[in-house]
Amino acid sequence: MKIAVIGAGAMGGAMAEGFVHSGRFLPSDITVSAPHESTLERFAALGIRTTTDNRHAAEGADVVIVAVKPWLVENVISGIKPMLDYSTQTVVSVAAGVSGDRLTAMLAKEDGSRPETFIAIPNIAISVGCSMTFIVAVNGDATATENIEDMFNSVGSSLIVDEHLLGAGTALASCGIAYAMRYVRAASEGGVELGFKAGAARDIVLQTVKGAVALLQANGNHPEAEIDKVTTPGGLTIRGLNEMERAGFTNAVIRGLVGSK
Ligand SMILES: NC(=O)C1=CN([C@@H]2O[C@H](COP(=O)(O)OP(=O)(O)OC[C@H]3O[C@@H](n4cnc5c(N)ncnc54)[C@H](O)[C@@H]3O)[C@@H](O)[C@H]2O)C=CC1
Ligand SMILES: O=C(O)[C@@H]1CCC=N1
Repeated sequence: MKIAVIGAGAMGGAMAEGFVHSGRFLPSDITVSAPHESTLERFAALGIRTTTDNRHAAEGADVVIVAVKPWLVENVISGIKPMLDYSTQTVVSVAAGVSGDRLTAMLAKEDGSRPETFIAIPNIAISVGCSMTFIVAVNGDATATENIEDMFNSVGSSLIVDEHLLGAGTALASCGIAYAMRYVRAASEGGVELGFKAGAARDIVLQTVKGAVALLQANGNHPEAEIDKVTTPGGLTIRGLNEMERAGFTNAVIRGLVGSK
């Protein structure tokens, strides 16, 4: 499968790296485009094809991924639309907040034809094969949907959702990875106050979070069931948890998620 990634910023770049590192795609099957050569050098070093011409990138690709800022999507699509072959090429937009209806309108040709069209919202961990990606089949038959699902499953997990859940998924996973990292930062700073050097505190927190994720994934328990095993009655953990809740921990997380939807 040949993939064109238009826009080589934080997300487009992470996707291109993830696809290559997945081993599922040859670097030469991926083309990345960006307005400036300097942005493209690190992709060329991985053996990825690069170009400053979006039309050139899209030419011959089975899947064209539009990974520019939401307000640039229309311009990019109108630039590549004349040479897209809707009988063979699938278009995927990763732009947050650009609806399926808007994409359909942008992509429609004068003869009324439209391509297999998807919205996919990954998170930045796609670069290391650990994305949580939400996929909306805006106009996708079963085969095309399976292909897009397979593509994103090669770089993490994916979930097909109705479009009305996309904002929630974006908040929880795509924005959510930043929130998880903010916990890591906060806990690391706490570790320094408790006496560890910054690097050691960070490593300790990362291993601790990794352990929490591994445990919950292995046994499928509700987090509170595992928390119960840690909180000795009258012990240390419950004092810490109660201090965190007094400072609004759970409320702050929920407010952040709802605020970013
Ligand atoms: N950063 C993230 O974690 C996530 C981002 N997204 C979506 O991904 C899209 C891109 O976001 P980021 O990568 O964060 O932004 P970014 O600003 O890092 O990257 C956008 C890239 O597009 C390039 N670009 C601008 N005009 C272009 C054009 N005409 N042709 C080709 N490339 C062009 C820019 O040079 C830039 O490198 C957005 O629509 C965003 O909503 C979705 C999920 C997560
Ligand atoms: O903050 C944003 O708007 C983008 C979409 C999800 C993650 N980053």
